[in-house]
Amino acid sequence: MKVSRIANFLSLSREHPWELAPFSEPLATGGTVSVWDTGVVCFEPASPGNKDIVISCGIHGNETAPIELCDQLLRDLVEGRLSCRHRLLLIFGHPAAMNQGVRELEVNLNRLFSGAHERGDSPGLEQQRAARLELYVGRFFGQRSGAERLHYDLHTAIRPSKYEKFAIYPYTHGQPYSRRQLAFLRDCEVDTILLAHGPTTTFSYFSAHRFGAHAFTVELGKVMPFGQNDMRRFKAVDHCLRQLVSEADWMPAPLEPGQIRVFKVCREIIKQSDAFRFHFGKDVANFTAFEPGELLAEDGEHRWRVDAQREAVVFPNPAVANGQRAALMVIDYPLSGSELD
Ligand SMILES: O=C(O)CCC(=O)N[C@@H](CCC(=O)O)C(=O)O
Ligand SMILES: [Zn+2]
Repeated sequence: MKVSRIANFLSLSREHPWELAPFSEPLATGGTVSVWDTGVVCFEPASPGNKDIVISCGIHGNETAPIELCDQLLRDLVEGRLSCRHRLLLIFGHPAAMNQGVRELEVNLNRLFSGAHERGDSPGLEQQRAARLELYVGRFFGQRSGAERLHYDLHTAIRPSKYEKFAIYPYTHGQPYSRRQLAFLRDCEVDTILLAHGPTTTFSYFSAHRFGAHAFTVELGKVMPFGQNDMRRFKAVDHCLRQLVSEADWMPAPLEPGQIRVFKVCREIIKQSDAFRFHFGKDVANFTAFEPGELLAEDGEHRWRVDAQREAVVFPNPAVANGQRAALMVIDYPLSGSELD
């Protein structure tokens, strides 16, 4: 059997972290697999099913478990151990940050989408990468209409989480939430959902808002160095993504009440200055709850206190740049049937 050049695509992308000349190969199971750029590879089956699927990982270079999961998925697809039944765009987001084992080089790539990469006078390498990833997602979804558009942007979190696997559901501008997608995430053992409360500049919001995709930021566990992940913890999501990609009409069993817990983002704490600090320990886990009136953070004259309802903190990070999100605060939010479709 002809050896695939694309099987080692992750290594090839890390050797060429900013640019890679396109090339294609036939798919062992029929169709073509094409490298579009470093970290961007498109699977076009001979007779594609009705889903256009984007799976992205490594938007933050130190979030290695999803990168290792997608690397093996890629190898099994190009070497014929797994069939590709739908169009699939696989993205390894930030090879340069992977090479340094860091979240970002100069700016957070996941705050540069929906055109945010054009702000400021001189676009750096990460801004250029965000612009290209936008272009590739647009090219991929733009090649046909009528297919079901999906984008799972796979991450891991800096801190431990009270709920290990959770997903951010990008703001839907009043559109209903998808029962089937929540059921899919449940099958992935992603049993906690955060409903965003407004537009953001994240990759998943870009795909959702610009292309109407069912798109999610999926937090699968804890940040670990390459090779130190316990991949058994990712078996469910790996199995579900493989079923999704390789079966024509796979769908999860219906969502039942009580199978997922839902929070709604009630506010973002935006760091204003270097004086910013939290009023809780640096090891506080995601989803730690605070009672009404508790002081959360201060920044010069500014104080953030919990309002009338218990709030939980997610993604607390005092090291973000000034003007960036230092934490999300969320409240319990029992989704009603009328908000689901
Ligand atoms: O653990 C952390 O502090 C951040 C983990 C991470 O990268 N989360 C994403 C969430 C994106 C979203 O809100 O949809 C991020 O911060 O980019
Ligand atoms: Zn991340």
